[in-house]
Amino acid sequence: MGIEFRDVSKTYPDGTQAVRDFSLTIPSHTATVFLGSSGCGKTTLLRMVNRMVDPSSGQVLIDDEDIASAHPVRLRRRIGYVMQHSGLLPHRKVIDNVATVLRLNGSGRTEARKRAEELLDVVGLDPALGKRYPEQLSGGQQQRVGVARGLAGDPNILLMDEPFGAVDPLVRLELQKELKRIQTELRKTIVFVTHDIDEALALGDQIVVLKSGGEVAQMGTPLELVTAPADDFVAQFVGLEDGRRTLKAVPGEGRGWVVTDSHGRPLGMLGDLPGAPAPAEG
Ligand SMILES: Nc1ncnc2c1ncn2[C@@H]1O[C@H](COP(=O)(O)OP(=O)(O)OP(=O)(O)O)[C@@H](O)[C@H]1O
Repeated sequence: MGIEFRDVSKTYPDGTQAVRDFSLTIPSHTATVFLGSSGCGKTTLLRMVNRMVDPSSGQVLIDDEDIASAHPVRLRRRIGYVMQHSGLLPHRKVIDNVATVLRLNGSGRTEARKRAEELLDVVGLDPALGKRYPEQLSGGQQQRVGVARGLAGDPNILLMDEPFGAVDPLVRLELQKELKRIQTELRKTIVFVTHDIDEALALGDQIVVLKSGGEVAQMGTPLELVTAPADDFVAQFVGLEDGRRTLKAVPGEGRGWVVTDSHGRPLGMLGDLPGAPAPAEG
């Protein structure tokens, strides 16, 4: 299932232009990250996909179909949505928070509970935690439940709006790893919003760097962003200019080089990238 933004703009009723002439294709089964500082239109773009926001002009298509004519509630049932603060219902047990989505999609009570337990396991939680209320879980655990709930309708598309923004850095790394693992297994089409460059590099197959007003500074793979930033703005954002980010190229298993960041995280393979620096070991 692919998503296409076709020349979309959004001006809110008070005159704020949040997005201007934005076009992008998101291939099925890949993860795209919208990266940028506060107020640059990331959330506005994300919410256009499930019609929580309708564009002022332009079109959003899912599988070549303009979603302007889709019923918003039915559309949202087949698109998972995970937010920064898990958005769990505080007065319902964890298991019921996940099972509710399944019930809404027509599952019987027993079946919904069983599947909800499986989903807790998928996101790395002990299903026994399902008996607790959300406030009895840590922030990181609550976010995992949020992801489980996002996956509950078995959506092809998963929208994630700074889902790990409110947890501490170590838990955040763990959640990113877990999401990577889930993505390898389930191969959803993920649209992920963050203002954290490391998170974007770790999770995105493609990254869209936005400036204010939804203007695109650069679109590309993590490797393209760090080896060939389009301009000073991107270079600064990526942290290349002030030495916050250093790159290493190590020989890959077959041909070519694997480029890693200073934490040793692989960013991609270097080979035929125009403008890429010559690989140098060490
Ligand atoms: N309902 C609204 N009415 C008016 N202006 C809005 C509304 N929602 C968002 N905006 C404005 O549109 C711009 C883009 O907002 P948006 O939430 O899409 O940005 P963002 O990049 O997701 O920011 P953040 O990282 O802070 O969440 C901002 O200037 C914001 O103030």
